[in-house]
This record gives sequence, C-alpha cells and structure tokens, in this order.
Amino acid sequence: MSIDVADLKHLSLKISRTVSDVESPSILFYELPHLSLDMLITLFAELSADNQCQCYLWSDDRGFSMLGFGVARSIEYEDFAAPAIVREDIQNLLSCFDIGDSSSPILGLYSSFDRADDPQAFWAREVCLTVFLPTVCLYTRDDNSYLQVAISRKEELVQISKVLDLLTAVHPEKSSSDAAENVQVLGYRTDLDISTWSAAINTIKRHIRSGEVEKVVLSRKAFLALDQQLNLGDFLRNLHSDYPNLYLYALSKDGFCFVGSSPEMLAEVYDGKLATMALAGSVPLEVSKDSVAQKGLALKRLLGSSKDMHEHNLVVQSIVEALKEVATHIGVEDLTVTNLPNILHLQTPIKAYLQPGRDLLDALTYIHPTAAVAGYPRYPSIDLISALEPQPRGLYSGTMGWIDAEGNGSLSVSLRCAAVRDKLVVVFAGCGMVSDSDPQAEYLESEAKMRPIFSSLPFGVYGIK
Ligand SMILES: C=C(O[C@@H]1C=C(C(=O)O)C=C[C@H]1O)C(=O)O
Repeated sequence: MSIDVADLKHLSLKISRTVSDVESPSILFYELPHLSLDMLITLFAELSADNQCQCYLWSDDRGFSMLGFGVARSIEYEDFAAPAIVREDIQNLLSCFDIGDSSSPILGLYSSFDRADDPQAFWAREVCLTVFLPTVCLYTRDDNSYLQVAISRKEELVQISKVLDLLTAVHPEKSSSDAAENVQVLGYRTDLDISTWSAAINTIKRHIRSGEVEKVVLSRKAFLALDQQLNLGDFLRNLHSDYPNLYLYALSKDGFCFVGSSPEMLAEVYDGKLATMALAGSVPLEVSKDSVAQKGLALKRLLGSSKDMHEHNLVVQSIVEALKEVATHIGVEDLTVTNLPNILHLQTPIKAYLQPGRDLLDALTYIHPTAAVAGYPRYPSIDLISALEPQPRGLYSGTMGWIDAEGNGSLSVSLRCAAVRDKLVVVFAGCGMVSDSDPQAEYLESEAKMRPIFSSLPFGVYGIK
C-alpha cells in the first residue's frame, strides 16, 4: 500500500493542531499506512543531508524497521553503566512525558566497542552507550506502521512537519539516482597492511602460547578518498539489495554517517525470552568464481576445519558463561551456516529465559563484546586489541538497535560497516585469531568482510587490497 498524500496532509494538520495544544511534554502515537524499508532509506538520505539533526535507521529482517529524526532526549554514558542504572535513567527520561494510552515508546540505542576518544579519528569520538528518544520516529512492526512524536517544545513542530512533508513526497518505489556513476577513488590506504597485520598476529600468538588468551579478534580499516560525496540513499539501497536478510543500520550525526549491514544479532528480548547467537568461524568466497561450485567446496572446508570450530566454540562457551549470570534454561541449538554472497560463517543460535527483572540492557552488558568481536577471555583480549590496532574502533563492533519502556528490543552487532565523512569512507573488518591462524588467509577474510561496503559504492570496488 502506498501512502495517500491527502491522508498525510490531513494527519500533518491534525498533529500540528494537537501539538499546538499540548501543554506538557508528550509522546503521541499515530497509525500510518505501511512504510516500506525503501521509503525509510529514502527519508534517511534526505533527512541526514540536514546536518543539524541526528538521523537513525535500523531494520531487521523480522518485520521491524525504524527511522528516528531529531533527539527529544538522550542519555549518554562515558563508561559502560550497570543495567539497573540505565533502566532507571530510561524510566526517568520517559517520566518527563505524558504518554497516554497503552503504547510503549520506542527508543534508539547504540554502543561503541571501546571508550573511543581519539580526536584524530572522526568515527571514534564516542561515549560508550547512548539511549535516545527521537523527536520523530517512524516505525514498522509486523506490517503495521506508526508515527511516534515526542513534543516538549513548539520548535519541534518544524522537525515533525519536515518528516511528514518528505513522506508525502516520497515515491514508494524510488529508483536510484544516476548522479553518482562518475564517482572516482582518489586515494586508498589501510592502517594494517599485510606485514603489520602479520606482525600483530604473531604478537597475538605469543600471548596465546603464554596461556593469557585463547582468541583475539584483530581488525583493520581501509580508507577511501572519493572525488565527491557519496549518495547515501543509493549506497543503502545497494547494500540492502545485495545483502537483503541482514540488519541494516545507519546513524548520521555530528557531520558523519556510520552505516552497515550486519549478519550478527547481539540479542533480541521479548517478555523475558532472549535470543542470541554465536557467529564465528568463516570461509570467504571469491567474487570471480562460479558461486555454486565454490560454495559447496567452501562449506566442506568450513565444516571440516578444526581451527574454525575451535574459534566458534569459544564464542558459544563465552556467551553461555555470560548468560549463566542473568538467565536460566539456556538452550544451545544445532550448529548452522550463515550463507552470504561474500562469506560463509558458522552460526549457533542460543535461547534463554532472563531472570525476573532483567531485560535487553542486561543482555547487552553481559554478552557484549562477545568472543566473536573481542576475544577470549574478554579483558586481556580487549587490552591486546587496543595495543595492536592503531586507533580506537568507535562504533565498529559495538551494537545498534532499539529498546522500549519494558526493556524489550533488539540489538545487532555493528559489523560490515563504514564511517563516511565528506568524501572520506572508512571501512572496518576483523577476524578471530587463534593459535593456528594463517595471516594471509585472515587478510583475505578481512577483504571479503569489507566487500559488501565496497560493492555497494557506485563504482563497485572489488579488487582493493
Ligand atoms: C569481526 C568481524 O566479524 C566477526 C568475526 C568472524 C570470524 O572471525 O569468523 C565472523 C563473524 C563475526 O562475528 C567483522 O566482520 O569485522
């Protein structure tokens, strides 16, 4: 169903009237005709061009998508805070608003991997955790779409009208623009080339031999200088059409945009039931090869690799250990394979019941960062990562998603991503290192993990090393 312009204009008027009458800060909810993800992508691209306001897009493949524009209120934590404190802060934040009926407001939530405060790295000036109530939130849940507006000042009406005006103008099947065809790469570099990468892996192996760690996830960045700014709408549409069943996310603020498409769920919580996964142990696929034959061989190699099974089992083990602190009835399901165009991953779904009073925030605090993005055990691995990686990771390998007032919600792990500022694109990828990791093979794996970003750029860069 497409959006009826007359209906929206009517809604817009109705909201303006209601908002003008609102005397105390309020959160209002309206039902909307179905919003496709494509429409939210178009809105994200248009709204993020306005550098004044934060814009947030997050979507899973299970029927939840949200677009948040503006920030009515936010809570930022310089260090990782205890879940009980965050929970209380969220309740206090929401208690400033009249919420009315039975709807539960949706808040955005994102966290960084580390306490990133490198002034040289624009993607890494992050607090640890941010929870925010968007001024305008369009979201779709199980095929129903809603508009949530948080009103505390009359000026917010401008932001609300902006979203509604754009919505009336968005065509449901917006085709991509052709302006970006001529984008050129002016420069390319990586922070860890194959020789520094290999040296870092040798250091990790020394720490593994000494018994201090069993696995460390090493990551690197690729920096691309373009001759013009990226068209974010086209980029997100390409990313979504090539990798359709993943988490798609984008955060635009402070003059930069962090964007990606991740196969990894950190946690999904509903009514005390928790779903998570171990995702680690990978075989990259080459672009040039016949995909069916190649996938068959790669699958055999992955399932027969004791190194990948070891890497994977450490992640299962670390998640189960973490869950024992906050959950009961922990069920480790059968091993499966996540089959993507660029790579195959071993995957084990894990389910549990959270202890009474626990919610998504406990899942975040205890599970993250898993051994799939940090290492095992967690803290010596994180120390090694900060010693070996030239700059903080910032949002890369952090988490992104949403939470409601009851602590239900969903978070993805921020992988297969890039930070974009002006004409610079920084692409991130990492690989789990164990005692028998081969630096060359791991480097190829990191290239394959960057491919979704490269191939979604207008010129489809594949061969960058
Ligand atoms: C760290 C990344 O991916 C993680 C590491 C994996 C591995 O080492 O096999 C697989 C999936 C992810 O959990 C990344 O994509 O940057």
